[in-house]
Amino acid sequence: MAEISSFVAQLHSSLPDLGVSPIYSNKFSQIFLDQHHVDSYSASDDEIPTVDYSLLLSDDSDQKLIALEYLRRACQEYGFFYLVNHTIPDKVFDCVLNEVSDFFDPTTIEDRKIYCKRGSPDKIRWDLNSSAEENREYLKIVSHPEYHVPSNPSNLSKSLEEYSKEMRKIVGGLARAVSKTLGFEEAYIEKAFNLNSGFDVMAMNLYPPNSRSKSAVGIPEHTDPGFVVTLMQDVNGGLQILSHKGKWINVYIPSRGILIQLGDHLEILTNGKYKSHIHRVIVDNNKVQRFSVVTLHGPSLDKIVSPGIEFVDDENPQKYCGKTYKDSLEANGGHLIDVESSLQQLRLA
Ligand SMILES: O=C(O)CCC(=O)C(=O)O
Ligand SMILES: [Fe+2]
Repeated sequence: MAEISSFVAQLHSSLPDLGVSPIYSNKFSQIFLDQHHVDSYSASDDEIPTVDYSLLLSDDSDQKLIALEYLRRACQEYGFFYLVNHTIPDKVFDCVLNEVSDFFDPTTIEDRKIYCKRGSPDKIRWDLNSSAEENREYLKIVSHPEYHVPSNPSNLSKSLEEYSKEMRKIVGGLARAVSKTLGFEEAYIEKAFNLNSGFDVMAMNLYPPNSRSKSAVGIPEHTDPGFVVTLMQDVNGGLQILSHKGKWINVYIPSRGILIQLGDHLEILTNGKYKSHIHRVIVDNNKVQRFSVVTLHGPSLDKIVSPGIEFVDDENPQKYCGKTYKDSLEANGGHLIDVESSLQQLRLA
């Protein structure tokens, strides 16, 4: 145990290295940065922590302790990290990549337009934005508690359903691990968000190469609601996250890895201890097309989320008001499937 404490202490003292083992370096980047991209959207290649999921589940209690401490620091000091050695089979990962790529076939764009509704009960929504504010085609589906997907093509439906089930297992594992990093019983987050009935929205985002976009912006700056956001992609390039030090960092996800970003509602629950971070997609520097599959894993719609009493005291007064997840998603007049952030409105002065 003494050995572990000293290891954890060592880990603690080596803050700048929290990043990662060198094998996850930027060699995975498949997008070629344009030397001439507009400076205002430039970002640094600072490393982002890599969390090994298998170690969080390790039977070796010492190893698990170290992994949890690493996760705690990744949550508190970054708020986003890469997840590797997770349990999604390669086959499931690769099928999603193939099916999503086929779905976005430019010759079938007319077929996709049938999902271009804008009603409040939309469970599937397609859109194409090509403007100064946003350059992306997307398909959004509500994937939990009920699973909705276009019936056509049928392979896409099957692959995404499997992927969604596998990803929910990982998010359950993360909820248990994150609860422990906060010093609570494993079920703390599951109960606080009622994740078993959690409202999940999956977005397939396609970004054109810069030559075909109307501006440098793929998606403008935002944070996402929910517990965590999971993201997989075909190629690296364009996604940038604003660190707590106010520095934009380029995201380079290791091959078959997943990017995890903490959501607004974890920030609310922890009264600001674990924060959601602003991110954006810049297409200005990508010379090739890119797509991502992003899932916002939320609390159940009827769950009121407010700061846990354990996070509030004289030194840390309550920073957010409580609201049901449904009301917080609709606070800006948006529809549930828009999964818009309302963190600003929920902040107490
Ligand atoms: O596609 C990406 O890289 C990010 C997408 C995103 O931030 C979102 O869908 O909320
Ligand atoms: Fe996002």
